[in-house]
Amino acid sequence: MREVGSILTSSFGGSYQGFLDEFHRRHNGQGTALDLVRMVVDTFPSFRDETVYDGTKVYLWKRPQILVAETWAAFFPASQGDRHPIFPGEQGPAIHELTMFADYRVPQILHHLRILSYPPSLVEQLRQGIYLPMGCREELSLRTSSIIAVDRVRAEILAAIQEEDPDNSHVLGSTISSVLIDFFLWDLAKRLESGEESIEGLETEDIVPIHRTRSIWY
Ligand SMILES: Nc1nc2c(c(CN[C@H]3C=C[C@H](O)[C@@H]3O)cn2[C@@H]2O[C@H](COP(=O)(O)O)[C@@H](O)[C@H]2O)c(=O)[nH]1
Repeated sequence: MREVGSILTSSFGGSYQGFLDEFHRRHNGQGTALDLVRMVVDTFPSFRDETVYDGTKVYLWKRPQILVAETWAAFFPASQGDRHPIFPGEQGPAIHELTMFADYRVPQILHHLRILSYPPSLVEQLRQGIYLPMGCREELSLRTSSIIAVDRVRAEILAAIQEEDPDNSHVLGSTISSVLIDFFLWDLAKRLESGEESIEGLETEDIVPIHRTRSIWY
C-alpha cells in the first residue's frame, strides 16, 4: 500500500484517476484493457506477478488484471451503443484479451466441477493444509492450469455459439471473456461456501480446501 501510495503521489497527482488520465494521454484515448494492465505492471513493482519456472518466465498478473477488470466492470456503460469511458478507442476495451485472475478460489471450484483434476498426492496435501511455498511446482500448477481451464471453457462457449448462431459469433467473440467466466465462478464458489447454492445435475468432486501460500501476488 505504501509503494502504491508513494508512486501515485510522486507521478500521478495522488490518485488512480490521475493514473487513468495519464493512460489516456499516453495512448491518445486508444488504449485497451491489456494496455492498462501493462501500464500497471510497468509502474508498480508489487503488481509484477511473474516468476521463472524451470528456466521459463511465467506471467500470471493476477492483481493487475483484476484491477483493470473491476475498473472495466464498474464503468461499464448503461446503454449498449455508448463507448466505454475508460477505453473509448476504436478497439474498445477488448476485455477478452485478459485471462482469469489466478489465485486460490477459482482452482478450487474448477476442481469441484471436475474441470480440473488433481493427482491424489495434491488432494492429500490440500486436505492436510500443507504449506505450499510461493512459486513451487504445485502452487504454480494450480494457478496456471486455472488460466488454461478458463480459456478452454471460453473456447467451448464460443464453439457452442458458433454452432447455434454462426452469423453473430464474431460479435460474441469479444463479449465472451475469461474475465466474465472468472467473475461467475468466483461468485458461485462464494455461494457454495455459504450454503446458499449447491450444484445440481452434474457430477462433482468433493470440495478440497484452498491451497495455503504466503504471497503478495493474490
Ligand atoms: N479470481 C477472483 N478473485 C476475486 C474476485 C473478487 C470479487 N470480484 C467481484 C467482481 C465481480 C464479481 O461479481 C465479484 O463480486 C475478489 N477476489 C479476490 O478474493 C480475495 C478476497 O477474498 P475474500 O476475503 O474471501 O473476499 C482477494 O484476493 C480478491 O482479489 C473475483 O471476481 N475473481
